Amino acid sequence: MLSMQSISSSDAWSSLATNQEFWSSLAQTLLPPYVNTCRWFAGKARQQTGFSAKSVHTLPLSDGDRAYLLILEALYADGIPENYLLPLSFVADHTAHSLPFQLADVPGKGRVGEVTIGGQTGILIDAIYDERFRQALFTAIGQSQTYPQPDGQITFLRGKGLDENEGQLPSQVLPVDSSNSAMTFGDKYFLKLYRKLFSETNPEVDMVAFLTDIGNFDHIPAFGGSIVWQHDNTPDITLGMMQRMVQNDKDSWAQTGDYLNDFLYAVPQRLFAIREDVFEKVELLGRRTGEMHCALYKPDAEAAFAPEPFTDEYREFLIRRFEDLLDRRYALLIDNYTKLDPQAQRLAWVFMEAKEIIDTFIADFRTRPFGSQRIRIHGDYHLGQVLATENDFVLIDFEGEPESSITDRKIKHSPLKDVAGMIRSYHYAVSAKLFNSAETEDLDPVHLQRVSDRWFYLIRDTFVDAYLDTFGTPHPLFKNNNEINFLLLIYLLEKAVYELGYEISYRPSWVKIPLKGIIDVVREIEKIRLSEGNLTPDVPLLQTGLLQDKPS
Ligand SMILES: Nc1ncnc2c1ncn2[C@@H]1O[C@H](COP(=O)(O)OP(=O)(O)O)[C@@H](O)[C@H]1O
Ligand SMILES: O=P(O)(O)O[C@H]1O[C@H](CO)[C@@H](O[C@H]2O[C@H](CO)[C@@H](O)[C@H](O)[C@H]2O)[C@H](O)[C@H]1O
Repeated sequence: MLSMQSISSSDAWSSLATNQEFWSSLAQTLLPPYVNTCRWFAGKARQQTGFSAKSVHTLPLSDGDRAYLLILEALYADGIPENYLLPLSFVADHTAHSLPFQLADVPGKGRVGEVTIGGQTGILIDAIYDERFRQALFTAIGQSQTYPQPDGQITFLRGKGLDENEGQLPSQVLPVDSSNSAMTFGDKYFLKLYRKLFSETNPEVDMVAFLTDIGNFDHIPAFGGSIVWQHDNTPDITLGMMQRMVQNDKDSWAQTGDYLNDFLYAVPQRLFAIREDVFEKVELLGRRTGEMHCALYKPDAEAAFAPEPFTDEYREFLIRRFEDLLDRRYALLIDNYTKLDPQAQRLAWVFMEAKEIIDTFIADFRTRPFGSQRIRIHGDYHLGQVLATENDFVLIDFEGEPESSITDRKIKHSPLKDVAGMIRSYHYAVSAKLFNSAETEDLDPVHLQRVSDRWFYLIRDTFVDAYLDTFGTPHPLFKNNNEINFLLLIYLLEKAVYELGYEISYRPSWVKIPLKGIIDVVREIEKIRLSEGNLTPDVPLLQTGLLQDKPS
């Protein structure tokens, strides 16, 4: 929605770069209401105390005009400020007709506000909707351009995935609303502009470059180039990354949903059928996942990627983070308890009653010996991060865990954390399908749960077996089966507890899915305690009885 406020400057658009007054007035008037409507702005729920223009970079356009890359700082009552990238173009009313795009095609979410600049009225738009800006990015990457700026330089790096002598290609903005902005060039290249900026290289660029150049891993889109803000004595800040575009029908979440449709239709007839080609696909994804981790396991790699043991420091990091996550989730669950349906409420009770079992399990991680190694991993691995091509898979989105700081996203973990991410995703897929479909609504929930569990365990085991088979045994990443089982449980639990927050915030009717995942893991933890003779009397057993009776 266009803001009703309007600002003006007597300077021409071309000489605004250093006009502090203009940028700070923009940051205080038009931008606060505008960014609060943007999907990519993550600070909506926080108490905002103001915005300021931290930096303004100039990008020349081919027709002599220019766009500005504004780095906007968002300030909050608590917590550290955040920086966002907002590229801006000015479309003067009298020149709008001569531009290579139609102003009418710029969606409401791309219209920042009306301005009068250098005596000309017009509109400020998010430059991603300006074809000239997109072409400027693409050309600059192709030519490995560097544009000096008052505070450093904007550098475009060309990657191996960009064809030699690539000409101009028609571009468009992808309509998906996400935390970044994506544009495509002639169905050949996919360029992602990062919105929330971190004070160092985005892990996605590091990961893609390592997997391509050192790991020789083919199942990611080839690296086409990146856009970086370099300034003295500070780490480079990544503004964007380009990769080859992958021709795909759908992602693996949608593909798995299709397979589950066949399965779902059979359930009411009391048939249990999983097609052989479904197992083949799951096996293939297990293998590709294993190959990705093999490519990331390079004992001679530079420090940022070299494998590391389970140090005390890592254990403390994981425990601290997990405990903090649990505290936040328990609080969120209590605040939202009355909004949950009765089944979710019962599951929530069991989870809350399991606090001591979970605490003891996490504490055990502090002292348990581990011989397995840690490496850089994908970090946010689920079925939606895998594009399904005709006969294979391509893995995308290596930005890491959405809720973590940039430093934490670069921490090395056991690769079983990614495996746990995918296992959770299969659990989501079958749960979402079987429990939310008209075909199954009249079926006995106990029977449905049994069928769902059976599908999940078969698929999970197929995935994990194919994954582990990719590594020869013994392999330094996996000391033995006990460690594999323990680590999988800790990462599965952490992921499901994380998901609980996501579902409460975005899909309350799905809260049951991670809660069920948490309880399943706690059951497994009890089995380990039993088998290791660790059932200490002061830690109660899992209160599954609560699942039958409504708590009073
Ligand atoms: N190289 C690519 N080729 C084709 N489509 C892609 C490519 N990379 C991403 N996509 C599509 O764009 C969507 C968003 O990409 P992703 O990297 O997940 O961005 P975000 O971090 O903003 O979620 C993906 O779900 C996928 O559909
Ligand atoms: O946007 P991201 O991909 O970084 O991740 C967030 O959104 C995901 C949903 O799109 C969410 O994933 C959860 O739901 C998926 C099904 O929609 C499921 O496959 C995943 O296993 C489950 O974690 C993710 O948690 C959230 O961070």
